[in-house]
Amino acid sequence: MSASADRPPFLDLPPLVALGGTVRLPGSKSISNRVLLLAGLAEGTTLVHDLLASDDTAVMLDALRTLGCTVTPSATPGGPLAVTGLGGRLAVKEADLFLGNAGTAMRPLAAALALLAARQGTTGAGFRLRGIPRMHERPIGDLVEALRPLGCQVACTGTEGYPPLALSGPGALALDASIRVRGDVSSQFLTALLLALPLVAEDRALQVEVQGELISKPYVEITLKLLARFGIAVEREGWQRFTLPAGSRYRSPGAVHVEGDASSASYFIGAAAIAAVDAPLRIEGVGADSIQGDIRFVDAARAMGADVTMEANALLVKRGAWPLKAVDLDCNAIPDAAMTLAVMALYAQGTTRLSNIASWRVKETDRLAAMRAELTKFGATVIEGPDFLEVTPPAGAWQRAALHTYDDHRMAMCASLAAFNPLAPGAAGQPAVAVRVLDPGCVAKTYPDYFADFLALVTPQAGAVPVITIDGPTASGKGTLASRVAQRLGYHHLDSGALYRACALAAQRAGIAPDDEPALAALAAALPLRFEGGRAWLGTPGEDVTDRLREEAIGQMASQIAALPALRAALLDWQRRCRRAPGLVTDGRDMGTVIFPDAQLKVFLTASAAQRAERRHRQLAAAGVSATLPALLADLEARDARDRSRSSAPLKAAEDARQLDNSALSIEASVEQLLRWWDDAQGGAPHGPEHAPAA
Ligand SMILES: O=C(O)C1=C[C@@H](OP(=O)(O)O)[C@@H](O)[C@H](O)C1
Ligand SMILES: C=C(OP(=O)(O)O)C(=O)O
Repeated sequence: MSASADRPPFLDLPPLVALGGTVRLPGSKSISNRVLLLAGLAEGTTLVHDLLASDDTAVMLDALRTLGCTVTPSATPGGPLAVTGLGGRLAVKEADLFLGNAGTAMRPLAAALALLAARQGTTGAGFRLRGIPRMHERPIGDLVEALRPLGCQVACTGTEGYPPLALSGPGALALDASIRVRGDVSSQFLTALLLALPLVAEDRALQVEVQGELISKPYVEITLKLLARFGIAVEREGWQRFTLPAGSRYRSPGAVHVEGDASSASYFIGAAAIAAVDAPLRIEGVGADSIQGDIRFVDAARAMGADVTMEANALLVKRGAWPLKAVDLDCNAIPDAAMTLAVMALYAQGTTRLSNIASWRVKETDRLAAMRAELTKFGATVIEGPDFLEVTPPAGAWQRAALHTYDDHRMAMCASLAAFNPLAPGAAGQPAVAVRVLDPGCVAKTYPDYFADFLALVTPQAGAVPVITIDGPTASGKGTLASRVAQRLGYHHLDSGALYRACALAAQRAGIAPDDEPALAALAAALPLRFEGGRAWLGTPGEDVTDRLREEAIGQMASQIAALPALRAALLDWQRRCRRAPGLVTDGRDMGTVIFPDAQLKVFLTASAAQRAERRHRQLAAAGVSATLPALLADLEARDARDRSRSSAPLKAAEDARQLDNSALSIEASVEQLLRWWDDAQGGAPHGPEHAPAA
């Protein structure tokens, strides 16, 4: 939702030159939240397959639970979620619902609860609907103005026309006249009414009339299709008049499959049009059978040059015409995916014009202003009109930039496409730039794993993936420092000590003696070890050996076998393969001297032996292991001597390493010092402060 302490402040994407493979899309946000609401209002249980797990669906699920729906996750991972609905009867008559920044939760829940409150009454303060501060700046007045004449008691408790809302009842509902709603600010107001009105249509037909030109029409089509799945056949005359037949009642279809998100597909389609130069990228989860309007983004991408083959439920995309072609497009029907075209325009010849997108101003941020401000940083010329955007790519080299994302998931996902700048036709022969994406975690609104999925497909420019090495003696705290720095930078972390300990464990299990150098080297070369989610997995499919690797006996054996040159040589390639985008932080004894001599930043971390012995003592005490300080100190000094004097890759600082003595430093202070050095190593932080300008 909004930037929080545990979200990394930025992600630096190295310059990228190609993309390929297969990506499986997460579920559609628009379908997920509609299905959840319909299931929550219907009678009986609906099994929802492939539901999107993200901030927007989390707030909807929380709201449904608070309202008394039973929500049961599947016992099998990846299985369907079971939602048992209210059957149109309020189970609680007051509730405080926090809806984040989810328009697809705020608007439909407001309509449904306003009608239920009028019919069945409320207690206390009734239903209170609120969100993050930006949600309170996103209009809802047109929906409120549609509900009040019906007899719904809707109060805007902050600013008139905006959330928070307070909904109360009972009150007599006047449903004979046509229900009027404006459609030119957001289609979600009409969607909200259509989703909610079956709650009160048992004995009469209800008519909804749209005032003004309806925008984002394909989203209303999603609404109608999902209502049909729940037994409600809305009749429509053009986009002006919608009729719910008398006796409309939600009937759960029993099970619903959520298709992949077509708006999320747009980033991969755009990236493939730019960088899938060898083979098509396969995008699974949406295709020709999609009910989402954003599938029409495919036509826009084709107009720009993308080569797209559609299957029923997948897309194959590769570079077609190159450079991309500038287009002049009315994007009213694809407001979300159209943002991707604005970034694709950086790879086109000429000026791209995207029009009829005034609604961009009232979404997660003012997207017209945000897109202009951010694309301009690269050197593009961007003209922002009241309801259009014109983008002309940079004429020569791109400028290094840190892109603000304004807590807008789509700004962050769009930013990733700028990392292909080495391919930009206008920048040929010019130095490529890394792209800093500020607050990348904001993608959690609809696609929490976006950057991991994107980075799994890309090929960085040769030598472009940065490495930070942290070498130092035992118990100097290099593992903790490396893992914190990796987390802050969103980089991978290679704990080479754990790699040696895993070799020791695997050797012990295979009955290989600690001095059998050839056997150990053979074992190490093909070691089936993975580091994932902060854990170490050995074997296939993989046993979590994280705790075993910390055992003292394994540590002793690791230190012994680590002196063997053949074993070290066998692990060299293994470690170098860990250098993957967006970057690597690695800790050990010879990371900067032997494994990554070209690392962009090398740190040699020390602390006095007495300090290190004390730290180890505290660690062991916390783990319930007794040890005496003098014995620990003697052991540390012996290990230091062995590490320094061994013939193969002895422990020593690389000549170009920065020395950090952390005897008197907190972990946080060490992390900050390292990050400052990291900024220096890159010629300073790009484009100023890390945080978005005040709104
Ligand atoms: O109904 C929906 O699921 C949506 C409708 C669109 O909003 P507007 O109708 O406000 O353009 C779209 O931008 C939003 O992401 C989802
Ligand atoms: C506008 C968007 O979201 P919301 O559903 O909150 O309106 C969006 O996802 O781009």
